Amino acid sequence: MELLKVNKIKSKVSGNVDITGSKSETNRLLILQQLYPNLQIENVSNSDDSVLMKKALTSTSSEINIGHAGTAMRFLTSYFAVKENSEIVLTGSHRMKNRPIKILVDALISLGADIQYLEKEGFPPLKITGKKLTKDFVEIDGNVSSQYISSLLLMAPTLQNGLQLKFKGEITSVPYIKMTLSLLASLGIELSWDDDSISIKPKPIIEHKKVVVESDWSSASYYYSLVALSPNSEVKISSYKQNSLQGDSVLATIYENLGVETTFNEHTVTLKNTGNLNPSKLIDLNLIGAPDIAQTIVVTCFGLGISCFLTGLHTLKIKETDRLVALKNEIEKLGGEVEITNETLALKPSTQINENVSIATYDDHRMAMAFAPLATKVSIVIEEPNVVSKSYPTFWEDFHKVTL
Ligand SMILES: O=C(O)C1=C[C@@H](OP(=O)(O)O)[C@@H](O)[C@H](O)C1
Ligand SMILES: C=C(OP(=O)(O)O)C(=O)O
Repeated sequence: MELLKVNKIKSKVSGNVDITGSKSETNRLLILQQLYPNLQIENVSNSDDSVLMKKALTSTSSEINIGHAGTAMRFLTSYFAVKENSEIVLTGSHRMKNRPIKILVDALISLGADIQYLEKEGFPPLKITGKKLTKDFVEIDGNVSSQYISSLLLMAPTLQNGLQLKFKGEITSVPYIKMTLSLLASLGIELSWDDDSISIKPKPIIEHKKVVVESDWSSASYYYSLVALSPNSEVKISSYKQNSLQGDSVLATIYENLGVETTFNEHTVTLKNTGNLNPSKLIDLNLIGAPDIAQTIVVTCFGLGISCFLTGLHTLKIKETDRLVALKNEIEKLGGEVEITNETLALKPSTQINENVSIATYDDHRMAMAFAPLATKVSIVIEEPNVVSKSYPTFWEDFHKVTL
């Protein structure tokens, strides 16, 4: 096993970091670029998930392995289902074969698609035979993953009659659906969202369009945590927009209560430790719209010795690992106390952090990156540190740049 010892940070945390493009925006735009070759994309993410997505879209092989990339698995399922004269097997890592996809496959089959399960019913790998789909209405459960909905929305304008999607139940991770719709709208695709249904009008071709991907806000979360845990620190990150398409930009508001001030200047964001900790406002933070920053927030609160109660976390169980269990295991090794249910996490305040604990990362990039900022308090060991490449390949270089 590879181990990375991260020594206790002695210097003041400061410096500038240029963060790669959002993997969520990139993976949507890569699909859209394949459907609309007039689309030009800049500041593309260098994450493994985006590299895998790009390779999959240009692959001539009959089997595509998308590793751990959830968005690639889900978005490509619809993409290949409507790609006429194609026949491929879409598979992934061991974990991917245990991440559910039935809701999306059922929706596509109800539209007329030809998709078969090759191993377990409801899970990858899938055999997809591309077909022209002529139906234009589908009902879908919105409570398990918004990626199923984004997947259908991305290919919807290429259907001859467009698509109307009706949701059953509560919708999870809504900002990601809004991101998909904003990107479609930016290409001139007509759409509407009324209560429980989204309609997308057909659009066979678009005018030439350049889209610059904003840097990744989920990746920015680790700098918010570092700054919150390090008195007098200041880090500048780029390139960001004040009106972001990414729901994780809510970090700026959340971390105000954790003593971090956010200032936008052109495309650079300055994160400054103000020393004004306001933990009382954190209790009952509902992260249903921003599940990927849950790990970061829990570790920041633990490092600050304060409690937190997070809700809206039901999707964490089906991500790269069961993130609720992973968080509980690792925080408890460090001496903290965590209680979890299927959708909530409660952290008790703690006065001490155990030193030199080896943090397991469970093939989950966010476990490695979320625990790294604890080095502001104690030396820590991160197991399999290279997992970070799933979303942020240069994480350790950038982390050392601002902490050495
Ligand atoms: O559409 C997207 O780009 C994503 C949606 C979210 O997933 P869920 O909708 O499954 O919560 C998020 O956790 C994931 O990292 C990226
Ligand atoms: C959940 C994540 O990704 P995905 O679902 O795309 O694998 C993530 O990046 O935290």
